[in-house]
Amino acid sequence: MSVKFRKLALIGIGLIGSSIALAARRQGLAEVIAISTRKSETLEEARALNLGDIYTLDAVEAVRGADLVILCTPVGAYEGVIKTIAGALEPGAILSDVGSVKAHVVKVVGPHVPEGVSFIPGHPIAGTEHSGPSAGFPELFAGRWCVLTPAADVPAAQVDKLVGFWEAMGSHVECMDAAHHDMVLAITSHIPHLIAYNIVGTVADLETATQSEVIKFSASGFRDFTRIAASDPVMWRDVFLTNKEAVLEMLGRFLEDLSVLQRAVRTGDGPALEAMFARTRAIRRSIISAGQETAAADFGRPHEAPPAPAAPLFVREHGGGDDA
Ligand SMILES: NC(=O)c1ccc[n+]([C@@H]2O[C@H](COP(=O)([O-])OP(=O)(O)OC[C@H]3O[C@@H](n4cnc5c(N)ncnc54)[C@H](O)[C@@H]3O)[C@@H](O)[C@H]2O)c1
Ligand SMILES: O=C(O)C(=O)C[C@]1(C(=O)O)C=C[C@@H](O)C=C1
Repeated sequence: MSVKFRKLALIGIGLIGSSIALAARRQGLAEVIAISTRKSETLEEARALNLGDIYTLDAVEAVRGADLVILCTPVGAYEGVIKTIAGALEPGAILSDVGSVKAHVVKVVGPHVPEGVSFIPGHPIAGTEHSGPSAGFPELFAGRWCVLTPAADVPAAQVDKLVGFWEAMGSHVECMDAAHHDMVLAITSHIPHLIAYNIVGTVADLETATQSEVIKFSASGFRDFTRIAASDPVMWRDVFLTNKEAVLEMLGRFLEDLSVLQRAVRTGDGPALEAMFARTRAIRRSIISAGQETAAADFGRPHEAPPAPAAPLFVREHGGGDDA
């Protein structure tokens, strides 16, 4: 199905808003792209990057005449934004969002959506640890899932149109219930972020000598946590404030499982540890087969062989063996 909107309004123009602007323009999905944000510096950055056609600090001006409006701010800003723009939304328009939580969005935005406007919350499961307008790139959504959580009374043709929009940007789309979304994302995205923030925070609290050694030797498991823990603080504050129940439910299960591992380590239960690690390795492999990750080691770094060290790193006192 070919999709083209007359006017696409993006409220908030960080990583996700700018990626939508770039992908929608590349695929010719909107005649006009209007961009609105809160701060003039961000708006000027978006203008310098040529992300849209209309730039305004007035969200009402951005949404006037728009047949697709997408909220791309941190979730905590939604209530204020919808109260501001509700009166300017056009009958027949689709109102959507990209927030990482969904039940809260339905709760705070839903009641303000005027009659005749189709409210279809959305969440592209695609992102990076970077934020701001210059962080966006048009391929961000390619091959990634986008979840939509339309209410039952939204016209099917409007849902199909929004599905077509995301598919044209390269996403696979699945519709589900908002509460179910929040439970699934709590364990696949929110808890992993909480764990990363926690482990990096623990390192930051270590006494100085140990902390500097962790940084020095960080080309280890720790490094992969630091990428996630560098994610936007405001966005993630809002995720944990607005998906509290699902996060606490999944955190409870996580802590129970962690105690099982703690016990296995304490009692030296090798078979239990090995069985667990074999199961998780298989999960990683199934994510790679599903095309949601590559098998390349050291993600984000060159994969050529490292240069040979000028001198042997370890000098063995006694030769022999094949483990040098
Ligand atoms: N970063 C990710 O990996 C990711 C992935 C999927 C979905 N999301 C969701 O997308 C949304 C945006 O995230 P992002 O990564 O693009 O964040 P970002 O920080 O890069 O951008 C947010 C933008 O919103 C603007 N903004 C903040 N408050 C505003 C307000 N009251 N009015 C107008 N503009 C305002 C900011 O100035 C900024 O331009 C969030 O709701 C987040 O949950 C993020
Ligand atoms: O890869 C990353 O940097 C992300 O954290 C992206 C990620 C995720 O957890 O998968 C983060 C938040 C979202 O709402 C969707 C995607």
